[in-house]
Amino acid sequence: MIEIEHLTKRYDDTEVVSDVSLSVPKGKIAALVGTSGSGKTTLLRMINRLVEPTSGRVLIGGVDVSTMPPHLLRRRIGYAIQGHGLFPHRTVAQNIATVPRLLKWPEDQVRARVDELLNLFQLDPARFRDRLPHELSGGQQQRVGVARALAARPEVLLMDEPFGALDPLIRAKAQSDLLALQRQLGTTLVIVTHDMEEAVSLGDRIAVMDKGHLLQYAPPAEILKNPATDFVRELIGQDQRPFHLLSLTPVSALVRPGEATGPAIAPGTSARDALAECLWNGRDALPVEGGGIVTLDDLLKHARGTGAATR
Ligand SMILES: Nc1ncnc2c1ncn2[C@@H]1O[C@H](COP(=O)(O)OP(=O)(O)OP(=O)(O)O)[C@@H](O)[C@H]1O
Repeated sequence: MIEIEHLTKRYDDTEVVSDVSLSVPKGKIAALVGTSGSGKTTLLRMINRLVEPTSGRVLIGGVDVSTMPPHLLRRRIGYAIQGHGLFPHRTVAQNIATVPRLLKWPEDQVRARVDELLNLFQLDPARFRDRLPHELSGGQQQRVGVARALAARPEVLLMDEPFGALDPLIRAKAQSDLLALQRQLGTTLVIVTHDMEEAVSLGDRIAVMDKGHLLQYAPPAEILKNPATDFVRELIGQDQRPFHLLSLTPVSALVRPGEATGPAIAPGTSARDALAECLWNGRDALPVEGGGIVTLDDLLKHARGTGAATR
């Protein structure tokens, strides 16, 4: 669990983070969104003491991070940034092994962990282990950056626009891989993103920042349905609201008894994809694998925020 209490950062006369308090329960994901310069990165970097707060404090697992030596703290906290930040003269394997080696893991365990992570990120160890970062594509470098952050199985992972440079397809895949991994390991994750879609699909809660202030910190459905201020409403993008709401909900939450013709969809499909299928193929209802149907009517109601429960 991460508890941020009245955190403030001032540079000379300018307050770039102002009295921010929020907590992220163990195993949950907080997504930080806001305009450029709103203080997201500064807030993130105060968690692992890359930036020292002017006032306030951060607790991880109940321990005040200011009492922990920064280098030891950073071995416990994974950190992945846009543009990956890999060491250019070290191989992929050496990069990923950085923290496990600092923690003096036995060499055979380090090697096994590197291969495990490369496999997980769909980079064949035999082909990629000994390459230097410049011998990888941008997307591959970014995946290695995330693998490195995860190498020592940190309890907390901080990510600053980790998928910023990826194309939409690889990005969606990287996000779902990260989510699966995070759920499996129970990692507590704070991720800075400019992409509202990413915040909605990854965040258990979204923190909206503006000019150093935290304007709202709430589950995605709450932010979408009840934005706290006009700024939050604008940031979400009013026109995208129905689609974000649909993305949040699996078809399984909207299933009702009934019969429909045509190919069935999986219950885990998002309501957004189900609506796209209805619209594209002119269907009023879709059978759902395992029984029942989802109707166009229910999908439209849900898009207006009046349908069944959202995550
Ligand atoms: N070391 C520093 N000295 C002085 N000002 C700084 C320093 N680091 C950041 N700032 C200022 O603090 C403000 C917040 O910066 P920060 O990087 O946290 O914003 P951000 O929300 O992450 O922005 P972006 O989305 O563009 O990355 C900016 O106005 C920035 O210029």
